[in-house]
Amino acid sequence: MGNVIEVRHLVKRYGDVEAVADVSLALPEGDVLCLLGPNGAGKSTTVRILSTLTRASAGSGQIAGYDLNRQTRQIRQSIGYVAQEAGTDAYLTGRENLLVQAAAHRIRGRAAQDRVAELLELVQLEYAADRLARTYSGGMRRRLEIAMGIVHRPRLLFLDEPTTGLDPQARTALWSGLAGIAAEQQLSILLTTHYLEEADQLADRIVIINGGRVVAEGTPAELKARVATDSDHPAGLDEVYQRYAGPVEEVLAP
Ligand SMILES: Nc1ncnc2c1ncn2[C@@H]1O[C@H](COP(=O)(O)OP(=O)(O)OP(=O)(O)O)[C@@H](O)[C@H]1O
Repeated sequence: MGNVIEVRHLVKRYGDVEAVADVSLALPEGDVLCLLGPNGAGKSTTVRILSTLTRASAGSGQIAGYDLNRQTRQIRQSIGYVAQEAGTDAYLTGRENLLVQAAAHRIRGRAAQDRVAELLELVQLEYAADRLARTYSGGMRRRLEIAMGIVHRPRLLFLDEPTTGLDPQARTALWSGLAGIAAEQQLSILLTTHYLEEADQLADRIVIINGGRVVAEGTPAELKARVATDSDHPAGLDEVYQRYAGPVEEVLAP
């Protein structure tokens, strides 16, 4: 299996601001990669470049086997993207939201009905499928947004801070849900988060970004072993974060 993301030396400048200074990363097919880093580190900008929402000022690579700089249309068909402020229509039901999304991907009729039913089951919203989205809790809305992001069966899903704003219980439920969705749909996932516990639970690989640069990269176990001072006592992810990205107070406590 190859890498579903492989990018080198990405840079993004906005005038004098270098939002991304040097980011290289790889995501093996089927894995979950967590991007960690303080506010303003360049996480969202990196995700926006990888998902073709914005063009890199420099750098190159492949997403789902397509050239990042030249094959944006093919990349868009192969990925899903759930933004921080993703949009569900509050005045449509969960099912209707999904059907609208299916139509946007030219999935119609029976195929759309079937796919939507499958997704409602996958994100455990069957019981609320025909209620208006405005009656959903934060966690339910997040699950609906994730389902909307994968209507077209992408190989790769980007999630920008999927659990920000959720209460701890809803957050934990979403973590186990996401792991199941990734396995069942054969999805690779790249997500940004401020929660170290989220990265610890979900990530096969962690990339820490600070000041627009990758400052540490590895599996959670590798990173913990790297900062451990005593080989009998592996470090926690908070110590890893502190070493590479600064005070943990900047990331949200679980
Ligand atoms: N469109 C833009 N124009 C100018 N500067 C921008 C723009 N987008 C991002 N930046 C700047 O680039 C830097 C990186 O921003 P980015 O949103 O990628 O960080 P982040 O790591 O996602 O932060 P957060 O955790 O707060 O979401 C910040 O200094 C930000 O102000």
